[in-house]
Amino acid sequence: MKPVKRVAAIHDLAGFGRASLTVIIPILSTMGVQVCPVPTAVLSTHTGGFKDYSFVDLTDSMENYTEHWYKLGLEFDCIYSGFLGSVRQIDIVSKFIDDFGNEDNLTVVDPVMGDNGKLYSTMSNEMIKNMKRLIKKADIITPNYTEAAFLLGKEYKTDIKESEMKQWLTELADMGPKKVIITSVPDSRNKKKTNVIAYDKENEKYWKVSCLYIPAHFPGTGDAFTSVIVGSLLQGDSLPIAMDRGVQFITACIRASYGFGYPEREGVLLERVLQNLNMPVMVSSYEILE
Ligand SMILES: Nc1ncnc2c1ncn2[C@@H]1O[C@H](COP(=O)(O)OP(=O)(O)O)[C@@H](O)[C@H]1O
Ligand SMILES: Cc1ncc(COP(=O)(O)O)c(C=O)c1O
Repeated sequence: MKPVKRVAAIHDLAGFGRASLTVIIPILSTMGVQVCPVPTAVLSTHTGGFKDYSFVDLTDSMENYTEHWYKLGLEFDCIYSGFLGSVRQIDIVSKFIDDFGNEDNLTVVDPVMGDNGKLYSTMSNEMIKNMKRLIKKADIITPNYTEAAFLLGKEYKTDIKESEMKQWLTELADMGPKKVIITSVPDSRNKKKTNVIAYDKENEKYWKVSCLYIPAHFPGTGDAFTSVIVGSLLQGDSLPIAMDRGVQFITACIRASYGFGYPEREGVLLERVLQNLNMPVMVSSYEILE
């Protein structure tokens, strides 16, 4: 038995604003998981709400960096990738999965590409095409609703039936991953709610966790959510319990910040709620999608 599980986290480092690695490392460390970052870029801040940030692309250093790990014979319980800035970075992650992925570890790809029906400015059709190639190699993917629509080439609409969402989940799983989790799915019956839905191909089960939508957009919540999913699954939780923990934790993070009127671009007040991750799950609210 290993004393702690180990994750290779392939993400950018943004110095200010609580996103990507500055969120992923504290969450997974608090959950008792060792994080080994593969930095894809270094920014002075994240890009959501700050102007004139500095940006250093680290693509050129990623191959030597990961080759050293390969020579050291390092092993990981999970490979977890997020925002990728170019087709070449997608290729590097793909090779990393070939080199370090195996039957026993978990590969989680968060196909960060857009939000609210739109692609981020750095994304293109070429990137979508290559992201589709990358998700083939993943065990689990965690697109938001916008990213799921782009991966499937479907229309983004705010009114979508549950039966249609199940179809989306199945089609995404047909593209390769064993488990598909879609975040920020609008609730057609209750506009005040937001849903996370998932499909577990091996058990042929569909799950849903709902929560109240808090009218604020804090960057970094997607990274925080997927980190809790990764930590929870590595601790041995089931998929719906991991989803429950992710949703409950993000809600606590947003409520902690929202109550202070905290500036959204600075991210959620993670430091005030991190310890929640060590509390047992008292109430679980997941539902089975029939
Ligand atoms: N304003 C919000 N109110 C309630 N829950 C939220 C809010 N923002 C994010 N979440 C929770 O965090 C999850 C992941 O956030 P999301 O915004 O979908 O990530 P991404 O950054 O990948 O788009 C959502 O499915 C939801 O459960
Ligand atoms: C460079 C960078 N990485 C990560 C993130 C976090 O993205 P998310 O809100 O999807 O967690 C952002 C958000 O603005 C970003 O600019």
